[in-house]
Amino acid sequence: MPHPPDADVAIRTSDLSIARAGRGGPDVRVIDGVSFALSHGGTLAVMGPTGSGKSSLLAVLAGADEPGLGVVGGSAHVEGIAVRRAGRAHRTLTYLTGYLPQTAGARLPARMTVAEVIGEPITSRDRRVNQRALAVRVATLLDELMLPLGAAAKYPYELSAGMRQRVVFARALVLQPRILIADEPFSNMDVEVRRAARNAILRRRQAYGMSALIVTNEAEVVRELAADVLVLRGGHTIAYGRGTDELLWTPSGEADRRLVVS
Ligand SMILES: Nc1ncnc2c1ncn2[C@@H]1O[C@H](COP(=O)(O)OP(=O)(O)OP(=O)(O)O)[C@@H](O)[C@H]1O
Repeated sequence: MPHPPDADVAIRTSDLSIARAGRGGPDVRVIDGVSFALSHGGTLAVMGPTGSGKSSLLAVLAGADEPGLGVVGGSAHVEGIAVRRAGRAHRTLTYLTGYLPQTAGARLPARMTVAEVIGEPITSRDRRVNQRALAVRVATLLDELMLPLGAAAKYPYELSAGMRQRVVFARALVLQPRILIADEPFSNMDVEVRRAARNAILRRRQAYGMSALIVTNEAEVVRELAADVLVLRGGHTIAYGRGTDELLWTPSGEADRRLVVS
């Protein structure tokens, strides 16, 4: 699929502000004036303390349907699509991005098998899908993420937390996304599985230039993925740069160095 003409980068935000509808009160700005660019084939790690807006940023960029959450200022383009008024392009946006929301592994639908959960981004778009080809794709992902083939027929309650996390990871990759947007993708994974998941990202980066936007607070993940880093606090950018050692800090952000340098 060719890139839209204006998609010179995978993601570009410019002075982006995002608000959440307040519960009975005024709307709350959860992202405030954030600008960054993520290149094709690049990886950006979003770091910062709890409540700094990381998950809200990813949800909006992935085109997630979260009531009350939306862009209120600036702009954000994902593969050239403006997320603010995506309209018909919204479907394309969700097709181009593989989204792994925070705690998704704990919220799997109880009545769907693993194969159905992983394949759903495909089956929900095309009901006449080739079942055999889909089964092969699911099996390949299970293998890549070190899940037994027999897991395909299991239900979420039959899996450990680490296995469920691998299922949502596989689901985010099933459409071979241009951009992986993943909120703490390695949670509940042990060292070996984590390496497999990391390699799944690196392989796609190498093979077709997949980009990745990842929430993590682990310097090790940043190193492993050779990621650029954006550090948020209170919805503002407090540092931006390459790796965790070469970050440029805003004066007010200096005190938060210990959050990411380890
Ligand atoms: N579903 C929600 N309903 C209402 N407010 C929310 C909801 N989710 C997040 N918030 C609020 O939005 C702000 C930003 O939260 P967000 O989850 O984006 O931050 P975060 O950096 O991802 O935090 P964490 O690391 O704890 O996940 C916080 O003030 C939080 O309390």
